[in-house]
Amino acid sequence: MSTDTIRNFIGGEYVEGGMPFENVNPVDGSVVSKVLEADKSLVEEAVAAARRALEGPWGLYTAVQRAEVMRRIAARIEERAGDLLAAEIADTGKPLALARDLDVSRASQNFRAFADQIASAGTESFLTEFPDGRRALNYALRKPLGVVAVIVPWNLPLLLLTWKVAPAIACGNTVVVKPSEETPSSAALLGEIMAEAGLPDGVYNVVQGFGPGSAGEFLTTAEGIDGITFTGESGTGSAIMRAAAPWVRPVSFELGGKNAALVFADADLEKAIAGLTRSIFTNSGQVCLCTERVYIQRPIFDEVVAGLAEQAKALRMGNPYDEATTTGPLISQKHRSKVFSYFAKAEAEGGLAVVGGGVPQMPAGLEGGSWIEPTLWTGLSHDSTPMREEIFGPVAGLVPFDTEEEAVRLANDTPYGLAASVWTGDLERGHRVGGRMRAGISWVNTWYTRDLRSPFGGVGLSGIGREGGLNSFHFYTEPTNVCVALSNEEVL
Ligand SMILES: NC(=O)C1=CN([C@@H]2O[C@H](COP(=O)(O)OP(=O)(O)OC[C@H]3O[C@@H](n4cnc5c(N)ncnc54)[C@H](O)[C@@H]3O)[C@@H](O)[C@H]2O)C=CC1
Ligand SMILES: O=C(O)/C=C/C=C(\O)C(=O)O
Repeated sequence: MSTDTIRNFIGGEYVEGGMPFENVNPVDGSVVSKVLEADKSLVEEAVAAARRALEGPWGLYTAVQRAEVMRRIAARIEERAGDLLAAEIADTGKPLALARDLDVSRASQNFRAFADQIASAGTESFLTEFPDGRRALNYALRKPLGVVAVIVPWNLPLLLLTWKVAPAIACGNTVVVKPSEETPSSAALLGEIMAEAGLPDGVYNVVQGFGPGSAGEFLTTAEGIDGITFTGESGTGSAIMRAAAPWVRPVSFELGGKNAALVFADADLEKAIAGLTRSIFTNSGQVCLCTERVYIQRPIFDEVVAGLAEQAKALRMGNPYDEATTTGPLISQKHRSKVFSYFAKAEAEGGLAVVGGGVPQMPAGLEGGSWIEPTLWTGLSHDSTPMREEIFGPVAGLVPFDTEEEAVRLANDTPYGLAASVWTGDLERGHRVGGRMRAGISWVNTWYTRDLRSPFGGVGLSGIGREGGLNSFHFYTEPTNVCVALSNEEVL
């Protein structure tokens, strides 16, 4: 694959056509590549290629054969990890260790996990019995949804894409993927990897471009799309839902968050501070699961604030390939302006930046990047704008609380409901409070510990449905329930 010009990947090959736009490296503002934006006809071509593959060779593969291809894809991802890392780092600027240990490593894990699951998946069945002795057998046949549109954001491009593509193809679907305009490279490269692993042409297609009035909207409204899976901002989820409404297309959405952490006075503070530091600053705060609100029990408030500030000061921004670098830039200048606008709002609403609060002075060569300082505020009220709106940067507000009841109320007082974390030395409290979080994912004394078999998603503005394990299989398949009479008389 040429890395100078990124083409759309349709029917097993990179195709010409589309207006070029620039892919910018957020580390220094340089242009990484030219990307060809898919117009309506290219998107329709991709959907048609996906349909042909579904009705052609891919539709004939057994579950075990699909699992075998998926294991080859996982192995090929590992063999080509260097190329995927280079693509991911050039697009996002994230540190090498993070891209290696999280993004690329999870890409192969996603394929292996769903290969294992599909190879052993069963379906539900019920023996239906009546008092007069008549009996019937009900069993569900799970069939692929069909052609699935996969729309993903820029923060964990390859991880999130494969998290959806792997279960979709495990279930026998074909996909048309629309990566973010900010991060086109790894999705494009994956096309080559899929072909090398022997995935039939047309099962995996990629259309490049933007959202409204571009490839994203053309895809959600294309004839022949049977379902849409999306990760990104809540407002975008709502726009996609409206676009899908005329066809009543099934949707699975994992959207924004305003995640809370609750730190109780009985917590192991060293572990809590280390965990909170990860939860606030991983990927420069650009993970939907990151914590932006930290509620700390009053007796330990000053100690936790001091500990977090010390950890934040120790973070090192810089070249992603430098081993000392812990923290990359934000994805773009546009996103930096958005995050930076909250610095002014925080100040205006009584916030004090105990660390950060500005744009760092970067060394020669990196001044053109979209850098921002890791920032922690005290003094903000629970109702202030920076404590209510998703910022999606390396920032958090630190607020004291007195009682468990108050902490639960504050954490749950948000229209979002994606993730929460509870830090306590009292396991009974951990179970109790963890279970009371109005969130799809509630961690106790840990953060971002993932089991790919468990339900993943959010409530409220944070999404619709769950993916992960059987939840993914349920979204990516349609059941046909077959009911067979087991007695001579008709079963009523
Ligand atoms: N996982 C999360 O919760 C994420 C949240 N965000 C938040 O969203 C804000 C906006 O960032 P964006 O990159 O613009 O996120 P976005 O949610 O608008 O974009 C995500 C994907 O959706 C596509 N898209 C946008 N509008 C669409 C439409 N009408 N129809 C079909 N596809 C569409 C985009 O091209 C991209 O591939 C960020 O500042 C951040 O706060 C961004 C990325 C991930
Ligand atoms: O680990 C995962 O499967 C996903 C993590 C993060 C997101 O979904 C996100 O940042 O949007």
